[in-house]
Amino acid sequence: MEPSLDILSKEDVKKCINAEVLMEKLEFALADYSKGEDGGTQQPLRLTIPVDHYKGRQFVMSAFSQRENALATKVVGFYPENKDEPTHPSDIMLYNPLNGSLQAIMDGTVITEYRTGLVSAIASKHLANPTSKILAILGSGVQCTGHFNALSLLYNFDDVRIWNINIQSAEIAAKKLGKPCRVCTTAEEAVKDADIICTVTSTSTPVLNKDWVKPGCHINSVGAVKPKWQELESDLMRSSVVYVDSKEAACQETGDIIISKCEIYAEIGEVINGQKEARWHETTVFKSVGKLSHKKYIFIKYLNKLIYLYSQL
Ligand SMILES: NC(=O)c1ccc[n+]([C@@H]2O[C@H](COP(=O)([O-])OP(=O)(O)OC[C@H]3O[C@@H](n4cnc5c(N)ncnc54)[C@H](O)[C@@H]3O)[C@@H](O)[C@H]2O)c1
Ligand SMILES: O=C(O)[C@@H]1CCCCN1
Repeated sequence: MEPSLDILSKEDVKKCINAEVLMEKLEFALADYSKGEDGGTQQPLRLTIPVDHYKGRQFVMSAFSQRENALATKVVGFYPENKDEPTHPSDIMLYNPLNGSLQAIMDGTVITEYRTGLVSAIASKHLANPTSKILAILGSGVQCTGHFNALSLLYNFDDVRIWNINIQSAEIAAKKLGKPCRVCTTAEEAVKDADIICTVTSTSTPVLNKDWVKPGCHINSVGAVKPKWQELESDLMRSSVVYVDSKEAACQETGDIIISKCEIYAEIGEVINGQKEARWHETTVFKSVGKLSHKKYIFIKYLNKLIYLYSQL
């Protein structure tokens, strides 16, 4: 008999996700990644296909984990000018590692939203002041909600500010958060005295300057996903303690690292493993590029278990 193929829509995936469980799994995944070969993962640098003719690009990310016994590929687009379609359309294929056959195809957009915010939350747990009370989010798309929800699992913020280049979009995002927050007219106003700043924009030029940032603040920067793009001013990168998810990917894929020529102090996984210090009393930047497919297959493995459970009901 042919093995069956599970197909999961966005709604199906949403039903499967438990953010707290996933945060724990992601922390292990980051730690394993930074152990190199001892972490038991195979994860080549992702493939980037420029589709410049349509102002887009596509990334193909594959990984295998012996420990998780999972083999998967995520395909994600970056089409910042999409209006009626997601700007980051994504699908994930899960394979049987024993024989390579396809087991499931699922929506990847929900996973991308959760995974990115949760990884920034993990970085903040290690690198931000534990008593952080003021959160600023620059950018008001999918990752604005993703980051607010993920960070709210760890912090009880009493002041949340949002800024976006398009103020109407920031106002819409603010209403969705389900908690009072202030929409600011400038990025400088939004980040004043903030303890944690998340930059989640599609900008190609810096939106955050060194002089606006409170010393000791922690910044999660997830945009600038092209080698010539920057989200943070070079001076800010060079004067902060910089952490990344993957040194290999960060040095090839984001202008925030390449153009500023800043020093990378550590991968966040090295902090989790106790190999490098969490210098949270200094100004820290976590630069995320998100190529870590292995993080995604942790989700996928988890989802797969649920697919199995659901198929039994
Ligand atoms: N590091 C990762 O793992 C990871 C994962 C997913 C997305 N991303 C990146 O994070 C960023 C946000 O993703 P998203 O899914 O929220 O995208 P989105 O399209 O939903 O939102 C992008 C936001 O950026 C704003 N924006 C566009 N141009 C701007 C400019 N010049 N200045 C300031 N703001 C501007 C838009 O108005 C919008 O609010 C993108 O750059 C995306 O590629 C990174
Ligand atoms: O890892 C991801 O899902 C994202 C997609 C967009 C570009 C940056 N990385």
